[in-house]
Amino acid sequence: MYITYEREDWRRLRAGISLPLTEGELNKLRGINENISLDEVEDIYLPLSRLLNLYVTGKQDMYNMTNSFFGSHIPKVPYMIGIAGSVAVGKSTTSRILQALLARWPGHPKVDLVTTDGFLYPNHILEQRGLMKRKGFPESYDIQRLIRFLADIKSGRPEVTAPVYSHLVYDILPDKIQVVHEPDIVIVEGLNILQTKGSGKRSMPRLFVSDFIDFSIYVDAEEKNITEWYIERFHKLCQTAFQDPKSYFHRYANLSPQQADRIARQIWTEINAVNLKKNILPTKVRAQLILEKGRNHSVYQIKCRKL
Ligand SMILES: Nc1ncnc2c1ncn2[C@@H]1O[C@H](COP(=O)(O)OP(=O)(O)O)[C@@H](O)[C@H]1O
Ligand SMILES: CC(C)(COP(=O)(O)O)[C@@H](O)C(=O)NCCC(=O)O
Repeated sequence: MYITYEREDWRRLRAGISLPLTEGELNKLRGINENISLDEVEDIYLPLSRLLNLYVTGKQDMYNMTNSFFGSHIPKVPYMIGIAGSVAVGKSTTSRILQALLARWPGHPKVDLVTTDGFLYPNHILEQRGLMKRKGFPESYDIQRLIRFLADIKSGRPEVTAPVYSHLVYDILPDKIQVVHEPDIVIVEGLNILQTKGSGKRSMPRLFVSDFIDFSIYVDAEEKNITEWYIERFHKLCQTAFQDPKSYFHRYANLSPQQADRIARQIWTEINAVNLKKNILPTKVRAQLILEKGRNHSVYQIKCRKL
C-alpha cells in the first residue's frame, strides 16, 4: 500500500530541486526550532515541500480545466494539508517548517497554519463534563465547529475565523481569534485530524475532518522516544513558560529536576500515552504519507501511499 523510501533514497530526490536555501532563510528556519539540524531541513523537508508543491499546482490545474470545461468560474479553493501524530512528536515543528518552505516555491503561495487545539472546548465546559484529564481525546474537541470551519474554507469563503488556544493559560482565549484570509494553502495540525468521530447526529450524514484534507501526513516515532521528547519539553517549559505567573502551570515553576521528571512522566502516562494508543496511532494507516522519526527527531524513512 505504501512505497517506502529510506533516508538515503529520499534525500537523493533533492537533486532535482533548483531552490537552494539562502543563509538568511536557513537562519529563519533555525528560529522555528533551534534544535532542528539544517541537514534535516535540506534532506527531508525540502524534497517534501517540492512534492507538496507539485500536488498543489496539479490541483490548481484541475480547477482551471474544470472551469474551462463548464465555462464557469469556481472560486479559488485553498489546498489543505493535514499533519497528524502524537502529542510531542513534532507536529508543530514539522508544520512550521513546511509553511516556511512552501511559501518559497514559485508564485509564493500564502500558507496559513491552523492548530486544532483552538477547537478544544474551553476549560469551564471540560470541567462540567469531567474531561479536564482528557484534553486531546476526541470528546474534548468541538468537532462540529472544526468541521464547519474547514467546510467554510473549502467553500472558498475569503475570510474564516478560528478560536485560539493558549498553552500558557491552558485554555481557550475568549477574546482572541485567528483570521484565515484568502490563503492558497492551509496546514491543519492536530492529533485528531485523521480520526473518524464525525459531525452530526447518528441519523444525519456524517462528515470527517479528513473529508476536507487534500493531503495528510502522519509524524510517527516509537513511544519511548516520544515520551523522552515530552519530558524534555516539560523541563524546558518549567524553566521558561511556567515561570510566568500567568501560566496555568506556574505551580511547577520551582520543581526540582527529579520532581519535574516525575510529574511529566505521570501526565504522559495517564493522559497522552493512553490517547496515543487508543485514538491516534490507529489513524496512522489513513495518512497519505508517514514520516518515521528515530532518536534526535531525525527522519529515517518516508512512506508514501501508492494512490
Ligand atoms: N525536527 C526536530 N528536531 C529537533 N527537535 C524537534 C524537532 N521536532 C520537534 N522537536 C522538539 O520536540 C518537542 C515536541 O515538538 P513539537 O513540535 O512541539 O510537538 P507537537 O506539536 O507534536 O506537540 C519540542 O521540544 C521540539 O523542540
Ligand atoms: C492541547 C493538546 C491536547 C494538543 O492538541 P492539538 O494541537 O494536537 O489539537 C496537548 O498539548 C495537551 O495539552 N494535552 C493534555 C495533557 C498535557 O498537558 O500534556
